[in-house]
Amino acid sequence: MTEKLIASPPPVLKRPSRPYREPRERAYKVAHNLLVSFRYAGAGLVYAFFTQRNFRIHALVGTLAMSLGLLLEVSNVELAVIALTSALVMAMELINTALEAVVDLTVGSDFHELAKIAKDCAAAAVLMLAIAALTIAGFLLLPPLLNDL
Ligand SMILES: Nc1ncnc2c1ncn2[C@@H]1O[C@H](COP(=O)(O)OP(=O)(O)OP(=O)(O)O)[C@@H](O)[C@H]1O
Repeated sequence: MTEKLIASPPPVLKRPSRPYREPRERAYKVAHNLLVSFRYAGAGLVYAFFTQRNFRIHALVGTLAMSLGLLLEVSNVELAVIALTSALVMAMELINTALEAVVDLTVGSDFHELAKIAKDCAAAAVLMLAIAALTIAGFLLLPPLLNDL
């Protein structure tokens, strides 16, 4: 009876001293160094290139815009802007691909209104950036191109 009245000490919670250094327990695999991280990023690029038609189109359009810029001898800053906008479109397509994979992983082949919203919005984000990139490329490349004709 008396034993029951004695309050037991609160459990001591062990906190990791550097939680940001702890391995992510739920991950199947974690990249342990920079080289391995690059290898996984490369695998993502290869996957997107060979499976996503839109990614290939973005890569082709970006390459064409850069080549045209070099051919027309636009300034370095203008080339950098074209490179940046092209890379942004491709990066957004990669995020779109990642999101599609996560949605498919979650709902499988079932229809879900939220899955539709997620995929449609991610696709819209790519479209927005692609339109912006084309507009910027037009502003930078059309004047020297028309000048040369
Ligand atoms: N599980 C789902 N539930 C509801 N709607 C879906 C689902 N999966 C796909 N959809 C609809 O079908 C569309 C096409 O899906 P998909 O997975 O091919 O994406 P996508 O963005 O068109 O692909 P990509 O970028 O490769 O062209 C989505 O935008 C969404 O409207």
